[in-house]
Amino acid sequence: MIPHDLCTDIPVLGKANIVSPIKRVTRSTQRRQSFISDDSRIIVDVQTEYIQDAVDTCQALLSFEQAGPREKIYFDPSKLKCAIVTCGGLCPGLNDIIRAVVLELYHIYHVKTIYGIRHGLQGFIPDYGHDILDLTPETVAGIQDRGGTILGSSRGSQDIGVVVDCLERMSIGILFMVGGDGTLMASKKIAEEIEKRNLKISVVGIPKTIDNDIFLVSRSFGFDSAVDVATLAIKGAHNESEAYPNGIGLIKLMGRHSGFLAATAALAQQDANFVLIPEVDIDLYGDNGFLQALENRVKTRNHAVVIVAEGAGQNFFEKKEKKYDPSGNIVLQDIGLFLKDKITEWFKSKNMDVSLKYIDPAYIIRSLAANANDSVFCGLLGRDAVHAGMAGKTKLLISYWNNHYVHVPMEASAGRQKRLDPNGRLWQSVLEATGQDVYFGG
Ligand SMILES: Nc1ncnc2c1ncn2[C@@H]1O[C@H](COP(=O)(O)OP(=O)(O)OP(=O)(O)O)[C@@H](O)[C@H]1O
Ligand SMILES: O=P(O)(O)OC[C@H]1O[C@](O)(CO)[C@@H](O)[C@@H]1O
Ligand SMILES: [Mg+2]
Repeated sequence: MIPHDLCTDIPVLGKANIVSPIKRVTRSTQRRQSFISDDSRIIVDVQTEYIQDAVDTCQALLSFEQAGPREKIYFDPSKLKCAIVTCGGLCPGLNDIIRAVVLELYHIYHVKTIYGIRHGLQGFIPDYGHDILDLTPETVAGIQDRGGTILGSSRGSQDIGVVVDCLERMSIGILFMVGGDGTLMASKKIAEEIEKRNLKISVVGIPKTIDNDIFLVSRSFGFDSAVDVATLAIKGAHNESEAYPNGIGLIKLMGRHSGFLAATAALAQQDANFVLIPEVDIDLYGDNGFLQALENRVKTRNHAVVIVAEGAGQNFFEKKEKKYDPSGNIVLQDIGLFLKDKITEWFKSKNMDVSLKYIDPAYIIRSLAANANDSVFCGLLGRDAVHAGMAGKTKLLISYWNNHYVHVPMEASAGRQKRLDPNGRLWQSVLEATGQDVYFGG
């Protein structure tokens, strides 16, 4: 359940009193989509028990502002300068987002000055010496066909004050920040510093991650494409495992703290017999352990496919001093290679010949271009990000929630995480599709 006291108000820079240049007609003419009013809201939790509880305890339902074009905007397009930056790990669709933002600003709002900040937050810091790109319809032409990000990315903390100095120096009105949970935290801090300095700069976040683990975002762009490519790895592992006596295909998929990618890919390509995710701890050894279960499966069916999410099984490792990457993310122990070794050892100790094939498609998955579904999604997210910024809204991210595009305050999402619910539909479906429980404890 979502907490009832969550703040869903979106901060604004000031009154929006400029007539939007978008040519939209009212719904009554039935010709084109109308403008979205700030009063149009999407209920946060639609489950009846929640609704009853909210009405009983608060006499009110939590709702998010619906995203989309506003009739009145805050910024004068002829004077506005915008910037866009991509941070953190790569993700399919980054270039689609950049293109959508640029084309919407340029063609629909007639904003002609759009800067591309290079290599994430580093691009704001003069000491790094990164150049600034001028983004126009010409410079973003065709970029959606390429993976990665034309702007580049980086990890590592940067001085928020220096970032805001740069925004001031460049006279930026809207900053679009595309990234994961870390970027969201950085965006929130940048927006707070802007507030402190009483500047009129809007910060709009567009959540990206193949892990799909951002709080209050039901689907992040890139996830669908990642699932698509992951299914190829599963197909390959299945073919390999079936082809040889006692064949085992072991696939490691990304997912630092969440198993959404591993679980969803397993459902998309139902060849996996075991899925191991960070949210569900298992034992390695013993009658109820994973290795015994794998042996049971191989003995029964002569082959097995195992998917392991990178954050799974961290309890298998000896406690060592924790290591962090430059952004402060925990550096995980390599569960894929660890399992590969343990599986080999286990079957050797049993004098059982197995043919183990290990597949790690991690960077292939996240660095490719978006699939068609994600490209459509990115186009819609990018356009809504522009509408929100033009209306003078700030400190928000564009989210997909309950089948609608909505504005979520950074305050509400940053610092919290979305995790797969082991009692929820997704995980229960994985258990049914793999039948993995059957092999444990036998
Ligand atoms: N708490 C924080 N305060 C300020 N900046 C932060 C914070 N957390 C992360 N950042 C900055 O945001 C940028 C992106 O963060 P990070 O590398 O964690 O990637 P991310 O956005 O979480 O994406 P992903 O998780 O998908 O890789 C980095 O430059 C990082 O230093
Ligand atoms: O190798 P890197 O760039 O540190 O990133 C790895 C992490 O980034 C992600 O791909 C998210 O962007 C995670 O799935 C993964 O844990
Ligand atoms: Mg992150």
